[in-house]
Amino acid sequence: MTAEATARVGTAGRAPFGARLAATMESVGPLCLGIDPHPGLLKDWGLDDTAAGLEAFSLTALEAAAGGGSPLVAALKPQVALYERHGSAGMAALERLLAEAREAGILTIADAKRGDIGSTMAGYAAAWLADGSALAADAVTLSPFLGFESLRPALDMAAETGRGVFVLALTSNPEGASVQHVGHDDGSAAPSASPASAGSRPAEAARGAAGGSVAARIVAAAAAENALRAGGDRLGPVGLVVGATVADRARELGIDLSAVRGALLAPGYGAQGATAEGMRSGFADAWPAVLATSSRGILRAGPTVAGLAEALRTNLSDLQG
Ligand SMILES: O=C(O)c1cc(=O)[nH]c(=O)n1[C@@H]1O[C@H](COP(=O)(O)O)[C@@H](O)[C@H]1O
Repeated sequence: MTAEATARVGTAGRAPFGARLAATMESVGPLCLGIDPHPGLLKDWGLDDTAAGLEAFSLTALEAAAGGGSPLVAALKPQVALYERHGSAGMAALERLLAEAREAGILTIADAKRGDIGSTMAGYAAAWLADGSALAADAVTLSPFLGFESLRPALDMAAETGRGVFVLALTSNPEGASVQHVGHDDGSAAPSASPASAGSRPAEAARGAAGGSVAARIVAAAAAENALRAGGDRLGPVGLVVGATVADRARELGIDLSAVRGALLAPGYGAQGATAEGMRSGFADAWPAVLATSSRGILRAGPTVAGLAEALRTNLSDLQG
């Protein structure tokens, strides 16, 4: 962590999320384990699809990721939807996982994909990013499709509490393009990301040469936010979700992801077919900011901690190869 980042430790005793994540990715590597307690996986692990089953599943995955004190992942990403299925008891299992991960010193990204009008967004920000909330993670995934600026309460809360956000930009699913590519090549120019960054490299690079796709506008807005918030850190608090399966699409849309100054959470590695080699060539110059995340591809190696740890090591060396 840079000396400046350490100096900016807030009242919560936490350095900025980008600095914490960059330091962890440097020491551990670019792997995130998604904790997705699907009914089928629970069954394969010999667990019931109940809140107790979810908790056992989550804590086993955490134990493997913690590597007996030498973590095998830079972060854990629990999939909130799969806990929500069990109502308050399921959410209590998620709270337990978040608390135990905090105790083990492992970063957490709550994959909640929240997005709403600004005044309601403040509620989501308080739930996932405020000090003292039982659901507070180190970062949360957000959906910007009500307008990037509707995310403002979460952007501000994250910066205030040393936490982070990952904003969906180019998602790994094939349907994502029907919305995220709109505006590409239509001849219209994307707006400047913010008055403060108008004409700056991040805004221009993210806007790209070929016009303003929805994805390019989201990337530009994130870059502008990081330009204001990152200080001297390599990574600011606003990360983006860019599917590992679509890593090369950014370039096709004229987007320079290396100018974002935020981490790039890349789902799709493993079960959705993306490979480390494909990601390295697809992300190109932006590769050092990529946090590859895999859920089923690793979780299928359970239920033993040893089996999971072996799969984590294999994935890590694949990504570092
Ligand atoms: O935000 C995400 O993590 C996400 C975005 C995206 O574009 N695609 C995507 O698959 N995800 C999530 O990443 C995880 C992928 O799981 P696996 O395909 O099992 O590795 C799931 O929890 C998805 O909800």
